Amino acid sequence: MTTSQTGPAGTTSSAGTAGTRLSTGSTSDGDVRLAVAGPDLLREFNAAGLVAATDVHVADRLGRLTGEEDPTVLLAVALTVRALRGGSVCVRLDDEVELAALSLPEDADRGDPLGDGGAEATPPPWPEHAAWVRAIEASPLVALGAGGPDDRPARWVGGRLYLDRYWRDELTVRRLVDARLQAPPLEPAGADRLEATLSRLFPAAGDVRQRLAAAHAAGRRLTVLTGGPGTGKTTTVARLLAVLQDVADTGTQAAGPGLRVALAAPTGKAAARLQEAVRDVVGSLAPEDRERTGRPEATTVHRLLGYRSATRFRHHAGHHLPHDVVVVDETSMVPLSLMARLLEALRPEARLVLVGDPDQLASVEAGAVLGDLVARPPVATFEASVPSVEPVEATSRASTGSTNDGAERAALANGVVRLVTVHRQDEDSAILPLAAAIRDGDADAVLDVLRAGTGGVELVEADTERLDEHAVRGLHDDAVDAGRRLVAAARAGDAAGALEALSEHRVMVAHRRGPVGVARWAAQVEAWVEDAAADGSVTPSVPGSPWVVGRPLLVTSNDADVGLYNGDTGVLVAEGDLADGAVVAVFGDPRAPLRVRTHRLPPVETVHAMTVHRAQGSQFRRVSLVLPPPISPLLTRELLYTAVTRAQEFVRVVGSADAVRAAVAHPVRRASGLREPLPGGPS
Ligand SMILES: Nc1ncnc2c1ncn2[C@@H]1O[C@H](COP(=O)(O)OP(=O)(O)OP(=O)(O)O)[C@@H](O)[C@H]1O
Repeated sequence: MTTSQTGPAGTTSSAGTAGTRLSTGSTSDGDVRLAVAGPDLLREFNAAGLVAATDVHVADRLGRLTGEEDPTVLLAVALTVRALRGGSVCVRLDDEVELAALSLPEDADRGDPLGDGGAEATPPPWPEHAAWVRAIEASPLVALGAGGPDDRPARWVGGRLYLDRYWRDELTVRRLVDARLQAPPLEPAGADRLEATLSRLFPAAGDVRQRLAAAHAAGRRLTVLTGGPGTGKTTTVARLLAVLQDVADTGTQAAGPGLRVALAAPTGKAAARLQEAVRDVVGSLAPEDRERTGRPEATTVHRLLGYRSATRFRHHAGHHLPHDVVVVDETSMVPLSLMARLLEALRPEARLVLVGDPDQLASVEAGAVLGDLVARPPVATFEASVPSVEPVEATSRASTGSTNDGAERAALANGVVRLVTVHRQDEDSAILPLAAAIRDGDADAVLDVLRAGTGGVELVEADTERLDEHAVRGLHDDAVDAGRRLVAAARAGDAAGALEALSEHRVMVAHRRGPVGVARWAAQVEAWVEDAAADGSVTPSVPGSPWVVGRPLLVTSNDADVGLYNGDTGVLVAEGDLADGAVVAVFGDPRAPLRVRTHRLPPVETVHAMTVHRAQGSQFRRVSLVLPPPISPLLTRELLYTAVTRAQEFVRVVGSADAVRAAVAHPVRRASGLREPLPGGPS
């Protein structure tokens, strides 16, 4: 088939010319970024940086397996693989904005670290749209529509191309979420008892949306509780559990919780925070509520499901979790595939409460499930059913002034309750107003708050690729103070103190590599800390050993046997007398640290600096965010919002005003089908 004459860069180069090898400026023969096999069209898009060699390889292999030779179909498959890396579940070939985004060379973080100086080849034009769609629809590689055959590696549904595995995960999430929303209301104790319990646990007028969330969770199998920092999500979870325990008529007289409750979060750190915060709130309740609610334990979602390998869990559709209530915090970080596994593993009658802030960065892996669930248009049949739960009706009326409030009812039909009132009592802090201005996309307001430099925020306006000593002084001092404290506690064998020191200050960046990447900043902070501890305190007792007392660790893969998961952070501390050289790694809750011998550790990195993605789910007393230049594709609104909301007391943003503006101006777009109705009607 032919290609059109206007393309990704408005170019007129011909596509598919035999064997053309494009000059790429910086690349050379043997460059691993260049595909060595595959159709010419794909290799040209590869040389232009629009698809990676691995994408071409996958498309080429699937083409061979299914007998598909049309290069435009294989290009669409390669783009789908690329899109997954960017977090999209599928590609929309009819979406101008998405095609424009795919026209840019991929994420400078991966293919071409900033500053590499390489100029990519000019990309060929996109295939002509109608012919492209015809070729996809006729392809033996592609199943057509939701009802198409199950044995093809890709699927074309409603103008979107998926790798079939992701399509199936999306369908699973859609089906199981819809089934929970459509299911008849659960009937706990009588309405009077529920009303009384709600009034006892949410007594104040300002609690009304929190009460609505609890009432909803009492009657429904899915509640999505959202809100920004300090809006009382965790407080609501704890009180909601007390309500559920109270109204659950177990028919037993046994003391303690009647319902089996699981608390979970995507990372160990987030799980530890959740457990601590929920227990604190439960501890402040009346004695009967405290006793009924017990001391809920939190774990990672992986551990809850019984992780065995990336695709295998102990609990699944054929072996459900035993719990009556499952609460997941930091749901914005849960990728599509994990959400599908979680939903499959739940008993249909169990209540699921998803908690999170949809304005934060989405998961590292593909999907933006929380954002999609919140933004889905309501399904009319669900909306009609909302008032049938009387306490929800009453509370909803009180919260909105009207049961006909369209937006509120539409959200409730999807199980969504959004908390909007900030309850945190730090009126002098500028961090929450800063976060709100970022979320609202108001770059002028963001810069005003940052430049005012009061209330625990600071802007160091500088070119972050060429920082001088003056620009980094504050960051240096914070890093060294925290590093000194960390090393001192680690040397003293004080696991709790060392884990607490780990949360004192964190340098955050957007990129993994390049002049403003993690690798450079981790090395820089490490050198500063070593200089500061020049008495040799951070020298390994065994020369050349990586097990240096005071070394902060980031786990980079899952190890269920040891109980450590990708993203967990810890620190190496001395065991016994420092001179003996015995070292142990400690992780998790400072009050009950997990101790792991170094020979049992899964792969770890030193974590003096981390990407904002990695920092999600954690909080630090002080944060220094080093922004990349404004052209960075990773500079997004969600990145800035997530970084700023990691700080409890102080956030320093190092970067240019243009970089701040670029971040605020670019909300992330992730393609998925979850927000759209299923073509051909509900599943
Ligand atoms: N209805 C309420 N009335 C008064 N204070 C409240 C209410 N709800 C929560 N708070 C207080 O507001 C603060 C923040 O609450 P909480 O930690 O539950 O919020 P959050 O949304 O989970 O915050 P984050 O996401 O930042 O952890 C706490 O000090 C809590 O005691």
